[in-house]
Amino acid sequence: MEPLYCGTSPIVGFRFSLHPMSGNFIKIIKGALNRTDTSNVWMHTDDVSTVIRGKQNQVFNVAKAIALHAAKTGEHVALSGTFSIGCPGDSEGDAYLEKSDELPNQDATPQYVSSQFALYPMNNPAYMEVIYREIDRAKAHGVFNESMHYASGIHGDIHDVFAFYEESFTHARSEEYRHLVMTLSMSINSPSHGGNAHA
Ligand SMILES: Cc1ncc(C[n+]2csc(CCO)c2C)c(N)n1
Repeated sequence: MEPLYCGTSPIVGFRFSLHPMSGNFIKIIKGALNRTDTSNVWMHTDDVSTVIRGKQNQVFNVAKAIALHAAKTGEHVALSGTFSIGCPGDSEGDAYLEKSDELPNQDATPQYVSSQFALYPMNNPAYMEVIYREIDRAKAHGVFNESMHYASGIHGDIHDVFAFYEESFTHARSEEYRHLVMTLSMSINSPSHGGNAHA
């Protein structure tokens, strides 16, 4: 029998949930999903989460736009999810790999976000070197907040933070080790940020 290798599909997936700290949560979740142009990704929403799949640049464009739409309600919103690349899995989204590189969501409104991420370079024996290199990258981007157990704190303007995440997701994998998982937990408009857009 053929062994089951991971790592042939260039499709990126992001499975995430929005958790608005508001009685208006249904409108905030549905509004953020509906106001975002998702025509360049495969998307499916269920009672727990939403998954988007497609080209890396399109997936990150949609992820940031959804977070920004939720943020613009002014409510305190949490977003948590998992990015993955390199496992063939199902091929439902594969058609979206032929989409252009034009990014449909271009809202540049500034928005402070605080987040934590963790990289899991699957099967890479040098995974700790990869992680330390990406922490250095966060420092160079000016978005590093703090070290902590099991994750690293990343904060700043949403556009800088997502630009870092996409770059890190690109560099934490290689031709040899193509399967990468990255977890993300983000807090937006938190009272802990003191009403200061750049706490
Ligand atoms: C991004 C995202 N997708 C789905 C859910 C699950 N969910 C919880 S309430 C609700 C609206 C009413 O059906 C939905 C879809 C979520 N929380 N965040």
